[in-house]
Amino acid sequence: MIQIDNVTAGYTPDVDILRGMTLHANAAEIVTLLGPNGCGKSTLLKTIAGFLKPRIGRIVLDGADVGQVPVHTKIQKLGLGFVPQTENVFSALSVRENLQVGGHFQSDADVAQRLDELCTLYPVLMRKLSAPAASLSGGERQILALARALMARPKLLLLDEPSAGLSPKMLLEVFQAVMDIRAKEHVTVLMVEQNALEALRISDRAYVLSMGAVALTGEAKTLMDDPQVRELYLGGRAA
Ligand SMILES: Nc1ncnc2c1ncn2[C@@H]1O[C@H](COP(=O)(O)OP(=O)(O)OP(=O)(O)O)[C@@H](O)[C@H]1O
Repeated sequence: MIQIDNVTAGYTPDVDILRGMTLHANAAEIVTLLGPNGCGKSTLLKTIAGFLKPRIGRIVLDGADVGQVPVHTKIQKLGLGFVPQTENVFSALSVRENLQVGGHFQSDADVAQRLDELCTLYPVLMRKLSAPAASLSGGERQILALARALMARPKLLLLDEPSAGLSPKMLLEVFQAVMDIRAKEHVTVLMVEQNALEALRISDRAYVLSMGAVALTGEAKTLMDDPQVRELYLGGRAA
């Protein structure tokens, strides 16, 4: 569904942050990206989204090389949804208005229908439709950010640390929201997470990144039992 093929990219011409990154996600898979701070996880999502362009290598989405396609085209025409780590909702706007912004490229009738669908899937949004996003809890805000990206009916959803700053209970709610949309609409999810154990529990596969490339990959269940992964990312905890 999405194939990252030997991609090198960075923010300035002289520094490569991604250095020959190769990975993929199949249709309707949940794939988690783990790795130490600064290894390039967010940079990879930004490159897939189109904020950065690969200097070398290819990004292939549904068979087409989209490495040089700008982010707005990917969102509007190619089925990409991106939820950045911060500033992912408009605090001063209501929940309804945030969702309408997410449906910017759609007709009014489509927006109304999609809003209904997402409020049915995520009832917390229905209850707070008129409330300003600023009044939401951290977990509700993350679900709104997710739903805003889902307004455009993406096929591929990029999530940058959806559980950042959340309590364990809210984290489970947000991960449940991710599982629900995969089950209902077969969305492919590529997710960066620091909460490795919880992320691996809902993932099919995972990649451990190191210095801009893949250091380790496998089925999520297998990685949970990998001594190196347990030591580095699961605090020595057993799955
Ligand atoms: N806008 C930017 N301009 C220049 N360098 C950047 C920029 N954003 C990130 N970097 C650098 O790119 C490298 C990788 O950063 P990135 O945010 O991708 O790491 P990460 O693996 O997501 O880290 P974390 O787990 O801490 O969020 C870091 O050295 C960082 O300083």
